[in-house]
Amino acid sequence: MSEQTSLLLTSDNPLYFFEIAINRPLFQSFTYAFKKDIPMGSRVIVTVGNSTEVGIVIEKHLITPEVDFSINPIDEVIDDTPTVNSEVIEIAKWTSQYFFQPIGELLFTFLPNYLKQAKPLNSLYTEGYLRTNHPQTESLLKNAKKQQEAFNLLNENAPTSKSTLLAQGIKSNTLLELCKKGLIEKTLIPPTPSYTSESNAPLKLNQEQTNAVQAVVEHKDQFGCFLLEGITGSGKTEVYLHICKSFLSVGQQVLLLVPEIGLTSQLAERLESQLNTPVITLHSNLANKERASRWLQTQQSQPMVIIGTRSAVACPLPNLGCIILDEEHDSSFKQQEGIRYHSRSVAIKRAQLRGLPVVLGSATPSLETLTNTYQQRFQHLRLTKRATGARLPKTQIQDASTLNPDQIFTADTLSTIKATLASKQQVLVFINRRGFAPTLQCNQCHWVAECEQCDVALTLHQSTNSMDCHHCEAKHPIPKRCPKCNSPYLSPLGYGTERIEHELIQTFPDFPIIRMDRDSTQNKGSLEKIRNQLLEDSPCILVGTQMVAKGHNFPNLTLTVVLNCDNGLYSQDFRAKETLLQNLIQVGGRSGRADKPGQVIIQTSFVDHPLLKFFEQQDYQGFAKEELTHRKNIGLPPYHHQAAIRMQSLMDNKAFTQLMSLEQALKTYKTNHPGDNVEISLTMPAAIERKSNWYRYLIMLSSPDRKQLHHYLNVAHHFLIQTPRTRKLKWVIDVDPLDTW
Ligand SMILES: Nc1ncnc2c1ncn2[C@@H]1O[C@H](COP(=O)(O)OP(=O)(O)OP(=O)(O)O)[C@@H](O)[C@H]1O
Ligand SMILES: [Zn+2]
Repeated sequence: MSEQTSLLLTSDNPLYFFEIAINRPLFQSFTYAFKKDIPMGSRVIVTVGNSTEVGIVIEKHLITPEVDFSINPIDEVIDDTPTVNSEVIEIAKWTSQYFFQPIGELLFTFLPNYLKQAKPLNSLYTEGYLRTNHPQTESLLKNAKKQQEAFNLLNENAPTSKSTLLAQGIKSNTLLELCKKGLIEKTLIPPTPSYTSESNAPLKLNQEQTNAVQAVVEHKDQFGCFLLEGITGSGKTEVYLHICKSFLSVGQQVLLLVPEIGLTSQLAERLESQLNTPVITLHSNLANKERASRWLQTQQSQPMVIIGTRSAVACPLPNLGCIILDEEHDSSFKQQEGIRYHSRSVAIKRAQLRGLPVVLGSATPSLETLTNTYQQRFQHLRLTKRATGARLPKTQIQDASTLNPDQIFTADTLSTIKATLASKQQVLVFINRRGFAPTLQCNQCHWVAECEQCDVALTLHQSTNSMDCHHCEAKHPIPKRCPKCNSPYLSPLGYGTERIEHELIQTFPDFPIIRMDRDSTQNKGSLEKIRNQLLEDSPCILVGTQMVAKGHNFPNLTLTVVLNCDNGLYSQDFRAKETLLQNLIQVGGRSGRADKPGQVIIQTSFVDHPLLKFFEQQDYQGFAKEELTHRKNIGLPPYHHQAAIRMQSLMDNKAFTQLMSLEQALKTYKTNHPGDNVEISLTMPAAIERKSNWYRYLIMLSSPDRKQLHHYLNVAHHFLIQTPRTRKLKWVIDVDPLDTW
């Protein structure tokens, strides 16, 4: 901003001062001035350097400087009304501080893309008309039958949308005449939530469900965290529904967060059919304008339910009464790219700031949440039986160590699949790997196709006839010959969903084989199509990844087969076992949910692994106790808190040397503060060191004392902001990290 355009504050030139957050990776907001007051949360346009940016007013200053000084002005105020309310700003500030993320970028992460641009809110409004209460209305309408008709259709005190009027046969011309006479006027109507009234009879809750609903409802208008731990199929969703009903009935709003987009629409259908209230879904799979319009609806104060993924945690909702997080253990609640924050932590903080209950639901709660219940910070609510009276599936561990590399199923598994289909039931085959095969290898020299930009093997995809990198999304043609020894004998090694689908089509030609993974559900509506096909109840085999594991309720599915879970048994990642058992229980829980008994087969090369014993006995609590003791002994979360400082550089190891100096600085600081209980790791490469040609490293910090950990992060942050983030070097602090990259 040049000197000439700055505003000068003098005693006879009153100005208002604001802190503006902009969508840039900067840790501070910027002070600007304006000649009028602007409400908090308004979007404005400001000049930064040589460009203009959209900013949000996050603070007002009440200063009256004693001497004249100049300050940059706000160029323009975009809307008449604020975009975010002060609650959202407060949450963004807390999240920014707790997770060490730039305030502006963070606030903009919570906004739909459309509103990140300088497009006015009213570009999302619809045209409508409003009565003016003209004193001569009656006489002016005399002998004008059409105008009288149109006038009568308008709401008495609220605007009526033009489209509603046109749909009822009113002509634009008639409306124009009414405007000319001054009887009505044009207006813009903000997006308003709507619903079709429909009400199916609710299920009668069992005692455990009733107790759970009551505990939460009794906490109305008070902060409280609840863990709703209910085995798969125990009717948690029904509990959410009754909680919603109760809060809606007193005019409040409910925010229901789910880990995946795929779960939003079926949940919305289920709630819509029971509640006479708008149910709005919010996720990134909506067109920009539609998403923004739905988001704006959440500014209204009428009762409604919002079902959303991660970033919906901060949608406005002025009348929020309760927050529910379904599948609270799911790592999708943590954003692991770009701005890093955990929606669960934000939800709990929001509930605390606002004084309202928050419910975390899961069949397999995270060990963090379980510890909070053991320490009585959270109230533990349990559903111990399946709601339909069905029993949990029988489990069976199958030895896969003797299979040759090209064999997918054991003979026993195949015959169980066959028997299930013969009795007209459905089968689910779960594998956490999409594509045909994870590797293409040369039989002669053992060359393996690798990504040129990442340290990983390429996955063979038959449906697209390509070799894909699942990390940088690069696609390559399938080589005809080995590029190293020119041999034509190249073989796929291992298997993914496509290969299993292929095999099953050969083995069971008379039954539909349905694949559900990221590749097969790219098109709009494809997920619904698969779901409807399964709901028809005719025998078939569903082959799927993580996507099939949770939330689905297919009554005729009675057999789940789990392939290739062995990596999780012996992974370096200390959370791998927890995640694996959660997955096994979730995916196993898809079977036998209605009247027919279910079973689960796990094929593994490690039949005696203790984790599988916990699974066989469906003893998640037993696992949790043992695992927590282990973590306590060696100082891991949730007993010790962790943070990762990640740095990456393009093409070279600059990040490594830079992080080494930070490591040194932190260690020197610690030497000077011998009483501190913070551990600082060596600088180490990320699990995949090179990704898209970025070389990635990290330092882990850990401490039993969160305050001390944050203090060290402040020291590190101070060091880091001297290291400008450039096009060739990036860094980020990751509080409560879930992975080692
Ligand atoms: N009180 C009840 N009486 C009869 N049936 C019920 C009751 N509550 C839930 N159900 C039925 O039980 C089945 C499972 O319920 P729901 O999907 O809510 O379980 P869940 O705990 O959310 O499952 P999961 O965590 O495994 O996805 C559904 O078919 C549901 O209609
Ligand atoms: Zn790659």
